[in-house]
Amino acid sequence: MTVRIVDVREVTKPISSPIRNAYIDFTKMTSSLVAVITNVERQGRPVVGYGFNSNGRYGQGGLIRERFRARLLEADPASLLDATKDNIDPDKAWAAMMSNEKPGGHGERSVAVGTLDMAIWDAVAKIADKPLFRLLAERHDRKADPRVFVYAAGGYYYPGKDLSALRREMRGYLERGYNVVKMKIGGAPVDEDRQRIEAVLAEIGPNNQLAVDANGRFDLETAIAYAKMLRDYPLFWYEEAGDPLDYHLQATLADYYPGPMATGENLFSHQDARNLIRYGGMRPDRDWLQFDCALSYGLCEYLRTLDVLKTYGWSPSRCIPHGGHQMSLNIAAGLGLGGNESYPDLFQPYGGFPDGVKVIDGHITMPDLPGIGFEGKSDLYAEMRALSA
Ligand SMILES: O=C([O-])CC(=O)C(=O)O
Ligand SMILES: [Mg+2]
Repeated sequence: MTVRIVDVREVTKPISSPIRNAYIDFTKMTSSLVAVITNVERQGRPVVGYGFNSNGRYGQGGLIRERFRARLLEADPASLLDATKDNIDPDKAWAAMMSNEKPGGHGERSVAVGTLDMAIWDAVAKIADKPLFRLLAERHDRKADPRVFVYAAGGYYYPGKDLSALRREMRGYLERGYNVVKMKIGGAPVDEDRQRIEAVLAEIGPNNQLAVDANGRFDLETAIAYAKMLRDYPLFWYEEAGDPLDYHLQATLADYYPGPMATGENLFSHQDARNLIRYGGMRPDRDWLQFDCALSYGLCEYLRTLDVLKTYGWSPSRCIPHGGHQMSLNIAAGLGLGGNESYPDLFQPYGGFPDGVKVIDGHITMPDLPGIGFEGKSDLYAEMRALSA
């Protein structure tokens, strides 16, 4: 029996909430949930891989149905197998999806492919009967480290949210075991943002840290004005000051901001990542890279991005992906990334950890569940099962 993909399903789900960053609000945000159903059985049931597209881009049902699903299902199943012939080769599935796609101008097809790639890797690790992070570590000759740094992202603008609500939110993250928290900036005048930052720093005290995220809102002049304000504080990082493709802005900002900076969540290919490294003035001794595989052609492409980083002398430990999903937790534990984002109160049930996993001293420990581990998160798995039933 040749291992094969027998169906690919997609449903677009709301992940909306009344929050706002400096660039968008999330009142209409959606995400694609996909199921890749195989003919392999484990414990008497077909192996199904699941994926979803993180947050910040919308559901990709049109692209998935019109192009990528068809290419996976129309490919000769034997052409998608790895050397053992017992499992699917994610790189071959990736190449099949990307046939007849021209290079460059990545648009949102990277999101559609990233979502399916997540589901394919989930299926591949389940067929191998291993947690994805262990499979990745084995394939890359590394020792898996199931203990992963996570930070709590939030601090959004929200109608009627005052400083005491912001402080309560951040206190709540510390009480749940986080020691780094993140808040939005750039959605209010700089003096108001300074007050918000000071309020949060007073709340979290000197033993915890704060990162700030401008979501690409600033032109160079504003980014510099903020840098001069922010450098008064011991921040964990200053994130996405300017447009994600404005490498000149990012490089110039380093002259004004000696502390750590972070960016990359809106770069969707290894070529874009390479341009950031070549031209964005990012400093491998202190800055952070946030490429999110779910938005950027998946893990097959992320592995190419990690190769680019290596070529330029960057360690994978400088990567802390955007998106707060279990896929990036697996990559972190398997391939030695610096950690992962987490949104304790947002984008549920998609983000987060398997049930019972606790944050302790800003770290979680990955349980040994086959695949990405979605089956361990009951609210998420209920949505997934409904799609594959
Ligand atoms: O507000 C968003 O779009 C999410 C974001 O930037 C982040 O988590 O870093
Ligand atoms: Mg961000």
